[in-house]
Amino acid sequence: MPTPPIDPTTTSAWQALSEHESTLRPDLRTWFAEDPERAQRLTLQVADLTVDLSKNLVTDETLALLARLADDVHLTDRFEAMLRGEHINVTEDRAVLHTALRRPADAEPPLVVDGQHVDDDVQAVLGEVAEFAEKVRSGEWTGVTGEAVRTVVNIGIGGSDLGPVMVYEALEPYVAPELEVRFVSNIDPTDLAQKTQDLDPTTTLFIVASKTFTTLETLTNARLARQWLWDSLLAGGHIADTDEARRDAVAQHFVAVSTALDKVADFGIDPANAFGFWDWVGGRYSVDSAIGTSLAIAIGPDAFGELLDGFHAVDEHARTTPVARNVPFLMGLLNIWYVNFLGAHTHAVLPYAQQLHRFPAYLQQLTMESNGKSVHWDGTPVTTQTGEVFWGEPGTNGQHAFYQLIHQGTRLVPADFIAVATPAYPLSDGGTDVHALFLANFFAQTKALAFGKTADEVRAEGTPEEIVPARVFSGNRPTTSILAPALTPSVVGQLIALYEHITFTQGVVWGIDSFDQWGVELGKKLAMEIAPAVQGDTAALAAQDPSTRALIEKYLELRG
Ligand SMILES: O=P(O)(O)OC[C@H]1O[C@](O)(CO)[C@@H](O)[C@@H]1O
Repeated sequence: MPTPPIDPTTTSAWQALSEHESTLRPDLRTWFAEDPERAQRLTLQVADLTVDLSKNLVTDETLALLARLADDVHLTDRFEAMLRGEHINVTEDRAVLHTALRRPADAEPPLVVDGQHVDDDVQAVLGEVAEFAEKVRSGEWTGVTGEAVRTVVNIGIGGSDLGPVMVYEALEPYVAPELEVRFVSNIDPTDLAQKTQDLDPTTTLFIVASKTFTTLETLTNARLARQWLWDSLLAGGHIADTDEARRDAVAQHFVAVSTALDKVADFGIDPANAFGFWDWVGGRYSVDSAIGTSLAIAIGPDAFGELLDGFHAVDEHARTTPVARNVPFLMGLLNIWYVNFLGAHTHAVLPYAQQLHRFPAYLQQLTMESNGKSVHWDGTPVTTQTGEVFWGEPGTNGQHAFYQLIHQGTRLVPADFIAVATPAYPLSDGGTDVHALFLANFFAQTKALAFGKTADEVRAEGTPEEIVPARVFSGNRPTTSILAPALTPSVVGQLIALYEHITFTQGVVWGIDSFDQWGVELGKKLAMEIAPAVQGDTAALAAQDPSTRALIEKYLELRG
């Protein structure tokens, strides 16, 4: 029987936080003025990440109460239960062991879960992925004409796409110059068509990445890619028009990553060219499993190992640091404060690093597929708001788009600002260090959000009285600043693990199962039921509700 969830609203800490909130008057100007140590005290270190929490709308008392809430819901016990491999994914009766994917090879004591020697299995697959990646990188792995691979196309969606593409973009300076990885995810045929239209089939390797190997989008794209490969190899005269030649082409140009190796074989990919993982790795937690094979090829197995080490450093911090100094736990608890006590509906993540431009999209799946739930893990309804909407764009682009609302809108939008000190491309504009100019914006934005600008300050600039209100900045808009030395593989791993554990913390407080995703099922099922109607089956069309039927009819009319 799973441990029953604790309704957080019934804890004494929750009551105390409610009372505290009703009397708290956030005032960052005064708090900083009266407490010269605030910035230093509330700036914490996790691995290479310096995390400044001081511009959040909290006092020491708020943080102490949030830590008490963590105690009341047994946050650290549950984290340890996850690391041990207890079945904390209750609705799927599964362990949740993404942290095992980055344990060092010599970790002690060995992790054995449900009879499985987890460390041995993880290391075995890592070894296979590394060996394969080296073969591709060295040119030992060739296509049907004996040419080395130049382009890897990862076909996957959700966790089998977002993590790899995000990390690939983040670590672009580490990618071997002679290699390129492209990512096909959408079942919109445009995606595959655009990503293959200029490719040479003789130097292209497809990786079909799917945990379940049943996902409609991925399997459809994999079949389209296989057809493209056959057609273009035939058109170029590279293979004979025989089944055997087609089979050989697939063997040399397709590999797979999946937990379902039997289904990989059914597709026609040799299981010898498939890399496995396990049902205790959630899709959105899988970039550090064999799902990262495209990355291991692109950046090399050593850099991939550094990425894993970065994850592990944050796992260790989370495991060993008391809640009061535990960065992911505190950031998760701050999110609880904003969502459940201050009424925030969304959370912005704003990387001041162009290479992290896919990080917000990656976090959307991680956070929202994990914590967008309305029932506790035992099926009882939640009694609080859960899962806020995560969103964002890199700075400074966002500054010229939506920051207006964050600065002066009526909604509270807590925001995480992420920057790195050393740019990959240190350019200078007539003697001005452009990255320094870029980061001046990073520092300025959090300052403006925290301290604002009063009416008197606006007037002192000679502003006509009637425009003064429009030019006032209230301040007290909460931000967390995260600063890393550089965007190394380790730092990227650290950032991902940080947000994994923030997400975990929120899920534990809310008493929900952050590791299932039943909410994606209904739409998938209906799409399969509706597909015949969209292809002209009149009975299927007649079975639809009036709105859906009319829309399909309009679509059919437009398609002509
Ligand atoms: O890796 P798979 O099994 O193809 O699934 C892809 C994605 O689909 C989902 O199941 C949601 O539909 C995600 O959780 C997952 O990351």
